Amino acid sequence: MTGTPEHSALPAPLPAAETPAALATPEEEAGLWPAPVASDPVDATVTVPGSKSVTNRGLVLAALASEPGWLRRPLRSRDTLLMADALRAMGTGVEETLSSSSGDPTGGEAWRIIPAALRGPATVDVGNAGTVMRFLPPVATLADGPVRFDGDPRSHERPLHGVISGLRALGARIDDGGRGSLPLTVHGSGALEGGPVEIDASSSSQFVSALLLSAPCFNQGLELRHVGGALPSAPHIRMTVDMLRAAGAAVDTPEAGGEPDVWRVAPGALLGRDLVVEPDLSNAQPFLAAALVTGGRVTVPDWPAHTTQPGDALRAIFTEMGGSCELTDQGLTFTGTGRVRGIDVDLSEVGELTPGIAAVAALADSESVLRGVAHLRLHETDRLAALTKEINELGGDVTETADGLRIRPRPLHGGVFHTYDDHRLATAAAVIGLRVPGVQVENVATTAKTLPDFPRLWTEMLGAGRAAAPTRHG
Ligand SMILES: O=C(O)C1=C[C@@H](OP(=O)(O)O)[C@@H](O)[C@H](O)C1
Ligand SMILES: C=C(OP(=O)(O)O)C(=O)O
Repeated sequence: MTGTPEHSALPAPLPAAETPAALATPEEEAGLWPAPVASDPVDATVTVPGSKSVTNRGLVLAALASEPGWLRRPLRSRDTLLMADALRAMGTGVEETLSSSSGDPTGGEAWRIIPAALRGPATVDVGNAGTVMRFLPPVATLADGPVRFDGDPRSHERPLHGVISGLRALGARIDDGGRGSLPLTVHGSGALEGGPVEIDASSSSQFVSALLLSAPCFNQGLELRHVGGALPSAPHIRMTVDMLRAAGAAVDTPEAGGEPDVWRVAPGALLGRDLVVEPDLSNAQPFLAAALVTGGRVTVPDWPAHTTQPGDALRAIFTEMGGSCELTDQGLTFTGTGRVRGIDVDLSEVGELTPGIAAVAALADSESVLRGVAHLRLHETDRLAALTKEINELGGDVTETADGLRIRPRPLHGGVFHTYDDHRLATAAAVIGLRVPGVQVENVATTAKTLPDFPRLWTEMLGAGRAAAPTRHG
């Protein structure tokens, strides 16, 4: 079934003239980044910064712990700095430290997190970070005083109802003006009763993660039951459970022989941890994709042998699309063959990989069908509509389905690729630009949400091999 659902309308792309003009060339002054073309196979090692999902869970759990902790190699990006600032606003100490003073075994900088009684009044800017807007209202119920949450215009449209209704049922007082979304104020009373609750988390796994993360601090803990359609992003829920357990929480899960869609968390103190953050495997995606679409080779150091990150699924997905990979002490090396095959795949567990897979699929030699990702319509932007429109404007043949995309590869041409404030749209455009001269990425700076150094890392990756100079168009 095809069709564009009612809520899939995209915001008008930012007019180029209103985009900040910090760069030098005419394109860059117009807010356009000329995506470099790779005339040769890439051959590079790319050190990818820390995981957004691990960093923001680590910050929350450390703030709720009963003793100080460390986060080493934390991701410093818009989403994680917003999380750190929000916790600071509620009273937590988040201190920058250097390895020399902390004895950091990773040799990098670290955050020292010093928990303190949580307090309001406080104001939290969630930006457009799903992790901040969902994980922090439960934390705010434990603060003594009101905590006001607001963010980018898009944050008002992203679903939050499961968190709000769940917290109310557990005893919280929340003023959301009846909207069921941001902006809102959590009137924290210093404690939350907790206990059993049912929510519909089919629009975001982050509703489940949000309630679980704070649950050890609820008086009665939590018995959370998901009711409704299929729950997306299972690996991210496993990440939440694993990190809770590593901090000393007692958690029962559906996987451990429990009831389907039911999680139980016992009340209890959380330990302060010394946690080294893994590289963000979803942000490794464009670099692995570069190896795939240019028939080159990219190594990502420190790829974990065992992880709950959904990006680990790229090993299988990109192998099916035509490459091969090897995990060694040096990291993950992904090698392309020059041939890129289409794929028919259910991405419901790994939805955040969809834009990058769509970009590769647009360059493949056969059709792809990406399924199970209807909820992406309520991500940073409506990702299904945005990918369809932008790839088609480069000459592609992408159709929205009820729960995903059908992509029929066609020869593409250059043009402006709008990004709708979505970091993964920008990195997807860069992948297409490797093979399609003249792709100009509007507002590449939006990658700062999770990967502020993207343009530099991309240019360095190409410089490490024998890539062509950037091709400009228009
Ligand atoms: O918990 C997390 O860290 C995330 C869960 C997923 O959210 P959804 O389940 O809303 O897709 C994912 O898409 C997002 O990028 C990060
Ligand atoms: C969906 C994403 O982010 P968020 O945490 O804002 O939901 C994403 O990073 O792809």
